[in-house]
Amino acid sequence: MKNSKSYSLLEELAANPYDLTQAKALEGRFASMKASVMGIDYVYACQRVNDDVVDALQKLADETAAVSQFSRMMGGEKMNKIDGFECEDRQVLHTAMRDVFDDLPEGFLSDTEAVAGAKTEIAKLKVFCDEIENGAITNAKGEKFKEMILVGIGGSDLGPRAVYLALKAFAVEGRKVHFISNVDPDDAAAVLKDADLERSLVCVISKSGSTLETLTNETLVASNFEAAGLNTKDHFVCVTGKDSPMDNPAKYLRSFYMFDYVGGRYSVTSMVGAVMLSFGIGFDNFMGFLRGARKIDLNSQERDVRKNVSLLMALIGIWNRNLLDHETLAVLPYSQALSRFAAHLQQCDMESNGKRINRQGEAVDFATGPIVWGEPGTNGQHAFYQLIHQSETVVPCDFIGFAKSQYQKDLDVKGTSSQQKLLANLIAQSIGLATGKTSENPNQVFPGNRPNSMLFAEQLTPEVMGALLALYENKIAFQGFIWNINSFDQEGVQLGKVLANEIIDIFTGKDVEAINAKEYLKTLGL
Ligand SMILES: O=P(O)(O)OC[C@H]1O[C@](O)(CO)[C@@H](O)[C@@H]1O
Repeated sequence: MKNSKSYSLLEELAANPYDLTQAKALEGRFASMKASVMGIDYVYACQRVNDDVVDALQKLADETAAVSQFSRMMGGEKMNKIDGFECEDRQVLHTAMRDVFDDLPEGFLSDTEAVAGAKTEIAKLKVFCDEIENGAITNAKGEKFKEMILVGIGGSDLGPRAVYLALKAFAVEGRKVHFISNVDPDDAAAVLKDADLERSLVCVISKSGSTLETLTNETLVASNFEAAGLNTKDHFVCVTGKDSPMDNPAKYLRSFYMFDYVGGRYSVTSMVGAVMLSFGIGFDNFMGFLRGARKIDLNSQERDVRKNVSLLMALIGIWNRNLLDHETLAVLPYSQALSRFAAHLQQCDMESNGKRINRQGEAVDFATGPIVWGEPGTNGQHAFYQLIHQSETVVPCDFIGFAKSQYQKDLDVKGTSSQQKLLANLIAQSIGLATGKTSENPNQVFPGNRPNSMLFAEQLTPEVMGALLALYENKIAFQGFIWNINSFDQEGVQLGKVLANEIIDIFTGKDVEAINAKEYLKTLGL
C-alpha cells in the first residue's frame, strides 16, 4: 500500500486534513457526503476528508484492486493464505451462505458448489423448523420446544448472540434463547437455573468440534439434562464442520454443517447463526436477515467508492488509521438492541486484521486493524464520552441510529418522545465531536476534529440487520485486501490455547516442565 502513487498523494493531503472546527465547516456537507444502500445512509460529513481525499482514496482502492479482490473472493479464489508458508490455504466463502436467492447479476462471480452446500443446509433447516412448529419434533412428553440454549464461543457465539439481541423484538411468541459461552462455570449455572430444560433444545456450535470451552460446556449442560432424567439425543442439535470430532449424527437430534471456507467470525449467516435465529425469530425473518446481507455483498462489487458503502467505510478507516494515526474505532449504536454488536465487531475486525505480516510473509511497515470497542448510546455518554470529547487521544466513532424504534412503544414526555430524545443525543454527539467548542475557561474547551460517521436507517429490521452485519464484514475484508494482509486466519489465538492446555496438564498431575506456569500458580496459591 505504502509504495502506491495514491498513498503518496494521501500523505500530502493528510498534512492538512479538513478542519471540522472552522466557521461553517459542516455547511452543505451532510447532503453531499452521504452514500446510501438499501435505505441505509452512511454520512461521512464529520470525517476529516474532502472531495480530494475521497478521490485519492478511490485511487488507492483502484491501485490495490480492492473490488476485484472482493469479487474473486466471492467467486471462490483462495484468499486465506500466506504465499510460500504453511497456512490454512483456503477459499473464503461466507458470502456464499447468503448467495441463495438466485439473483446473480450478469458478470458477477459466485461459487456454485458453496452455494449448493448453503442451499442444502437451509433446506434441512426449513424442514427442522417446520417439524418443531407442527409438533413432529417434541420432547418425550409430546410437548413443543419453547426455549433454546446455545453453547459456543468466539465466532460461534458473539455474532449469533449480537444478532439475536438485535432482533429480539421479532421473537416468535413464547420462545426464548439463552447463551452459554464462557468456561466459567457460573455462566452455565446462571443459564441452567433459568431455563426450562424439559422444553429446551440445546444447540452446540463448534466449527472445529474441539474447542475446550464448548466441549466442556456441552458436557456440563448434558449432565444437567441427564440429572433431570432427560435424554440428550431428544434435545441436542449441533452445528459443526464436516468430519470434525463433533460430527456424530448418532449423538444429536439433528446435525447441521458449516464449511472450512467459512471463518468462525464470519459465520453468522451460515448455520452457526441460522439454527438459533430461525428458532428464535422465525425462519422467514432469518431469510430476511440473509437477504439484507446479500444485497450488501452485491453493492460491495461497485467500483465507485461513493456508491460502495463497505469500501468507503474501509477507506475512511484507513485514512484515520494510517494517515491520521488514530489507533481505535468506537462503534456507538444509539439502539439498545445493538448492545452486543460492538463486541461482535471487535472479534470480527481484531481477529481478522490484527496482523503484522503481509500475504507474502513479510513484515508490514504500517499499522493495520484498529482497536474496536463500543457501547450503546446514550449509556456510553454517561461513561466514556468525556475522554472522547476532551482527552489527548482522538477516537474515531461510528454512530448507528434509526428513525423509528422497534417496539413502537413510546411516550411523549415534556413534548418529545424517548426516540426523539435518543436521536437528539445521537446527532448532538456527532456534531459536537466534529466542531468542538471554544471557551475562555480551558476546562470547558472542546478541541473538536474528532472524526465520526453515521449509519442511519428507518428501523432495525431483520433485513437492515443483515445489511449492517455485511457492511462491516465487507469493510474488514476490503481493509485486509488494501493492506495486503490475510484477514482470514487467526494464528494469534493459538499460543494461549497451547499454554492453557499445559496448565490443565499441571492440574491433572501430568509431568510437564512449564516452569513459569508452575511458579505463577504457586504465587496464586493454586
Ligand atoms: O467454532 P470453534 O471451532 O469452536 O471456534 C470458536 C472460536 O475460536 C477461535 O478459533 C479463536 O478464538 C475463533 O476464531 C472461533 O470463532
